[in-house]
Amino acid sequence: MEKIQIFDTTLRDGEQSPGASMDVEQKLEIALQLEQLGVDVIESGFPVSSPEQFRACKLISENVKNSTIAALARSTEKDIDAAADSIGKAARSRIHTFVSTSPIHREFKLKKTPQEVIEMTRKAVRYARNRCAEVEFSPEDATRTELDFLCKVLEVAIEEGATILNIPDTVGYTVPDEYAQLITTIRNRVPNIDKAILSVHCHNDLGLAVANTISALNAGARQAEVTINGIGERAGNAALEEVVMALNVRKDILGLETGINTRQLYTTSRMLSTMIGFPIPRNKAIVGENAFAHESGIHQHGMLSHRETYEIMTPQSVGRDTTRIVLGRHSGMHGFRKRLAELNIIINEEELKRAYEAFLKVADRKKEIFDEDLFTIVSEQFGTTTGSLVLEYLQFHSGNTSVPTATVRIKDQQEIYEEASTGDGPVDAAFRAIERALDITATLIEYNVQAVTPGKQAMGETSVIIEIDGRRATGRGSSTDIVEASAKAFVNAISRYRLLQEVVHP
Ligand SMILES: CC(=O)SCCNC(=O)CCNC(=O)[C@H](O)C(C)(C)COP(=O)(O)OP(=O)(O)OC[C@H]1O[C@@H](n2cnc3c(N)ncnc32)[C@H](O)[C@@H]1OP(=O)(O)O
Ligand SMILES: CC(C)C(=O)C(=O)O
Repeated sequence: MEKIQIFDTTLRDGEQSPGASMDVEQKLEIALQLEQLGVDVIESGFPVSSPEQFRACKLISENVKNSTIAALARSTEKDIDAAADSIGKAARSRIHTFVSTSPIHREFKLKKTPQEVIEMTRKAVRYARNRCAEVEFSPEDATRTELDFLCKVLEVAIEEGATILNIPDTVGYTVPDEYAQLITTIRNRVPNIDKAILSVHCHNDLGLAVANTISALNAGARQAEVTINGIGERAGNAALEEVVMALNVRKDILGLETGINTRQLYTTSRMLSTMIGFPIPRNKAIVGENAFAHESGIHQHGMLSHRETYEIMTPQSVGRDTTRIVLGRHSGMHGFRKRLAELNIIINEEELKRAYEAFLKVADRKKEIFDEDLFTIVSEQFGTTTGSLVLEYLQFHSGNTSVPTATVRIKDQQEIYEEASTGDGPVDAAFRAIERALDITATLIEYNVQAVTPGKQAMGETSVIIEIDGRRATGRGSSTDIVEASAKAFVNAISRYRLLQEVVHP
């Protein structure tokens, strides 16, 4: 196995995605998580660009101990000084400097001749090398650069002391075979290439960033520049979690490994997604909601017979709980039977067939069938009573000089239950009134309230766990009024308890 260095640029290229900006403390939090993940190099930012960027790079350098800290710089002394000054305190630091090399960038962006670009490269790498022991150089837009010229620029960068040469596919233009060929050619043509490590940095404009990265690593590149969740300019960069798991799962043919603790992948992905407010698509590889979920009957049957029929890695290997067998309109009898058994709903084969038919009717109308739906389906078929409870009416009164009081009206398919009670506060009064109305005593085991929408009119969501006669049930309720949300959650939990009583064997 040969080792691939993982260079994470979430905090630099990733942060360049519109909407992904993080403040200094957030960047530090991500950097510390990247260190936990086992990333070899953390590109902490582009320090010349603002005082806050500079501060973030500095703070990260002072706090991260086990990863090299890199900072980006154009080929100017001012940028290189900012990079060197910001990361100087890191245990291991690296200046990453770059110059555009492609004709279109040279002519229209830099307005420089090829010879001038070579001189910019020479001076920048030399200057950076005087300020930092480790220098990485990137010829920006390498994949649209004339091959001879590209090789010349790389040769000069190595002469001046760059030990990591990055070959960026800046605009996501290349395809896997072409990119592998480019890496092979550079390895064969640049005379001093043995003094440097080749790195790859792929953008996803054609959805090929991960494929191109793997192809280049297979051709001899030994550093991959990647971001968590694939965030980055435009369509993003190659996703760290996808590259790492591709190398891991296919080590049989690639013979490459990384130092990443793959069990930290999911946590890292969720942390970033929540922090910057970029939701992860359900079908995203490795970390998406559906990556280890199976709804179709044939797949569920296969999975229940042998996990590897439809999964090439375990959810645990990337830090997730378990495979999910999701019930929906595509599910078959095997998956349905298994879920009922897991819920302790024991019915005979004849009843199972009837329940499955009822399930399919609901599944045709509903995207996903939750456990609660299963209880309802089965209890409607074989239960004896009542259906779900609904809180129809809630009135409460409280204040700092009066005794909190609540009145409730609850109904099921057969009856209406009404009662009133006092309590230690409005929520307690509502819970006691509900218990009285339903003639039940429930112990409140857990009670959580959270705002699910922002602002003064926020929707509050309440969840409770109650215990009745040694059996627990959960309930949820939401409303702009927190007492109402709580009462709904309590009624919902009692309702689930009643369904459980009807269909679950002790
Ligand atoms: C491919 C990449 O991802 S490269 C990284 C891109 N990231 C960013 O740009 C984010 C941070 N950038 C910034 O904060 C700002 O753009 C700064 C501070 C770097 C520069 O800001 P400004 O001085 O106002 O210049 P502006 O961004 O408008 O234009 C870029 C300038 O850099 C020059 N430039 C671009 N790349 C390089 C380079 N590698 N070396 C030297 N100069 C360069 C351009 O020619 C242009 O020069 P000009 O001002 O003389 O015309
Ligand atoms: C600075 C370089 C590596 C870059 O981000 C790119 O070319 O995409």
